[in-house]
Amino acid sequence: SLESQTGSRPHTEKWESHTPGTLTPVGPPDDATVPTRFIACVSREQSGANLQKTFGGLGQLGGTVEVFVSRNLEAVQQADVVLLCCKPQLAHLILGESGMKEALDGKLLISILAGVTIAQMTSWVLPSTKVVRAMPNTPCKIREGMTVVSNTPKLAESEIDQDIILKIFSSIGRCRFLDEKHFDACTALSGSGPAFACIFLEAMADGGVMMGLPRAEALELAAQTLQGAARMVLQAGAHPAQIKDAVTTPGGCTIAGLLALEDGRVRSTIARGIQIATERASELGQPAKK
Ligand SMILES: NC(=O)C1=CN([C@@H]2O[C@H](COP(=O)(O)OP(=O)(O)OC[C@H]3O[C@@H](n4cnc5c(N)ncnc54)[C@H](OP(=O)(O)O)[C@@H]3O)[C@@H](O)[C@H]2O)C=CC1
Ligand SMILES: O=C(O)[C@@H]1CCC=N1
Repeated sequence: SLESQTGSRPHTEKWESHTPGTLTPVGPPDDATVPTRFIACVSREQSGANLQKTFGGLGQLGGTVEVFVSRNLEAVQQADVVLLCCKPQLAHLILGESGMKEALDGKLLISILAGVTIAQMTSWVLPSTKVVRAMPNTPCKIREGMTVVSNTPKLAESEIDQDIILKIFSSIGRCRFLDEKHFDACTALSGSGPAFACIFLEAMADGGVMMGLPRAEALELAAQTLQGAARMVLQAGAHPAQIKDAVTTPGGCTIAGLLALEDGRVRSTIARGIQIATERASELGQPAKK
């Protein structure tokens, strides 16, 4: 889909970055880099109807969300900032629509597509279009997301564009800038990460169920424990090894459990999962090898 954001203009206030869970953007009420109008684009009528139901009246940043079905060009023409969120293999087609290049002239195009590079997208649009990559993840839905944004030299020159990007993604979780060369790894680690984390979470809950805990309580204990440990790292700055050591009583049950996990090569299995996912991410949106 294409999600277009309109109404962004220059301003001088600094946006507060890395602010997880912020409900409203930090800045003056008339802050011109806060998007005020949203257009969500889809291709199927059914998806359009679903989005209408989801968004109802008011948009998340206080503006309204309009839903356009099969009207990408019209939406982009009306937008200042365009978020590209289709499947990687569709990008070329969508950006190649007649008139799209001109509609994107001078605009900020933010792509969340896995594997599709800035060089590829730049070759599909006019040189004046500012192409940026972002890799968000599904916890953005509850404003606990992690989004990595590519820090291209062009973007580094424009504080306004950086502010716009930070406003969009900091409002739905953490946001940080990293070189594009790291994108496939970020796609695997934080983009796919919720799936990996949930495998671990589910397995912990299964262990509890095996030992007689009711399913719902086992799931709650596992989820809150993972959240608590993660917050100790993010909020209290603890090192994971410190947290592990603090729990591990000599001769106790934690070390017994840890050794069983290590026997199952848990660390290398998880790390290799990220490695393989990174390698696969680099193939997405690329021409198929013969
Ligand atoms: N899933 C994730 O956790 C993450 C995904 N990504 C990236 O996000 C992208 C989308 O993934 P995902 O959300 O899983 O895919 P989905 O298939 O769920 O969503 C794709 C969206 O694109 C719309 N779409 C398809 N064709 C067109 C078109 N021609 N014009 C306008 N809209 C169109 C679809 O609408 P319709 O139903 O009407 O066709 C649908 O809303 C991928 O590039 C992926 O790499 C990035 C980070 C995390
Ligand atoms: O699985 C995928 O390809 C997408 C990219 C990151 C998360 N989901």
